[in-house]
Amino acid sequence: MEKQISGLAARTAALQMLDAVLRRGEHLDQARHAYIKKLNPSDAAMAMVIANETLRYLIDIDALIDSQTRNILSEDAKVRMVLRMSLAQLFIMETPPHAVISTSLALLQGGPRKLAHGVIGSLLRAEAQLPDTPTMPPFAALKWLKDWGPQMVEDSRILFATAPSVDLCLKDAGHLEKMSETLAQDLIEGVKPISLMAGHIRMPRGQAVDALPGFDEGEWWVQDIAAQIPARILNDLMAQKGKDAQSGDVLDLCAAPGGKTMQLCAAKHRVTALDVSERRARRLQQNLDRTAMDANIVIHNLLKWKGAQSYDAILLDAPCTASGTFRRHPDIIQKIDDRDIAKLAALQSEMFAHIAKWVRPGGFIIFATCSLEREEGEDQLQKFLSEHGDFTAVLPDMSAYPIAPINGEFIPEKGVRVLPNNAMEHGGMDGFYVAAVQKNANMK
Ligand SMILES: C[S@@+](CC[C@H](N)C(=O)[O-])C[C@H]1O[C@@H](n2cnc3c(N)ncnc32)[C@H](O)[C@@H]1O
Repeated sequence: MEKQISGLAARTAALQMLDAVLRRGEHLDQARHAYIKKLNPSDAAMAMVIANETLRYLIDIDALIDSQTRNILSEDAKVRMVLRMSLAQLFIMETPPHAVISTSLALLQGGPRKLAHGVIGSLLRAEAQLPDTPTMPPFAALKWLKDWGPQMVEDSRILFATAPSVDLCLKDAGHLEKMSETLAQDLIEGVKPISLMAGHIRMPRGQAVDALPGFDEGEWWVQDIAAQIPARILNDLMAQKGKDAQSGDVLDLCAAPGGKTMQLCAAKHRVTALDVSERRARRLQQNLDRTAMDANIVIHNLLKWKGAQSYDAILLDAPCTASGTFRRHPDIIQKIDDRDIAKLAALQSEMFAHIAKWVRPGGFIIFATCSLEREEGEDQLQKFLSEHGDFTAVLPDMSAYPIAPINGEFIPEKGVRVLPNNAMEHGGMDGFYVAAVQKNANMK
């Protein structure tokens, strides 16, 4: 009988994903593989929107639920999970109430349907609303307030209300003008793509990416502008070093699904791309195939890999909390805590130190994380420099990058801190941290 209720498959998958994230502590990105793979594309997309919007407004949704129940429902009770997603559909996605109520009650078969129906009904009668911008989870909000100040937290809250725009990275930066014009033809009149950096195009939100011109031809790939910065720093440092270094032996570590690998290949380096995950490495290969570029792909744990030679430059895009991607992954900052940060920071230090021996004298290591936590950024560079007297912090000319330095100027020993409210007037960007070090030329 349940199968006959339209839209139930998407809601069932959304509930399973929320349960995996909020009760079992999994990442939505991982949970999604298990629960949406059997759905048709439109149900899969709907399940993802419900899960993401529920997580984005979780604190405000819980406050509405708690305002209607005599006893506070337990955090991981099924009825709370179902109510959470019901309110996201009603008050954010503006799904018609009958569709929300019928599917929600079906999910609660044999459970407290009357309670759920009562809560939804009384919130609808009271014309309840969610705030325009979601309340930030307290752990992240307090930590960011201390590290980056009130403006960053306020702007992050505004950015948190919506999914980010789609950024493209062009294979050939020289095609920027022509590609922008071609892409503009597909948009409604008056809406234009913008470019904030060489080779970068930002599309208006809500574009179906693989239908855009140039996708099949491999002219571009999707990559947040902040995520384009690390490989661009590597390419700029190599280019500044001189003609011979413009194309070098480059090792891309933690490379899949390959956004940065493609930037390095497009700059004509000889690239070895390593990742521990076979599944993600397959996506890297598909991305290279689509863009008609080539890299030597290695599937290995970098800490155990014996195949390293010596390289002109290494890019380490280390595993991290990914708190800088909070807009596209709203589950991350609902769950992040000091223990996660410390565990990943320890792994990053181990990786950064482990690869130092693989760089040629005069060569570079670029260390990057998509995290807003100092432990995974500034502190990593300090630790590396204090333990490696044979390396010096460096940066290329940063004047053409769309980011403002934190204290008025870029200082190599501090690295590059990318805050989400850079280019705020154009919709902001992911949070990131990038540092570059160079092995002293007379060192072996
Ligand atoms: C932030 S993602 C990389 C994104 C990628 N650089 C890009 O631009 O598309 C981190 C990657 O690190 C990989 N990884 C985690 N631990 C690793 C290890 N010990 N050795 C190699 N790769 C690892 C993960 O499989 C994951 O693909």
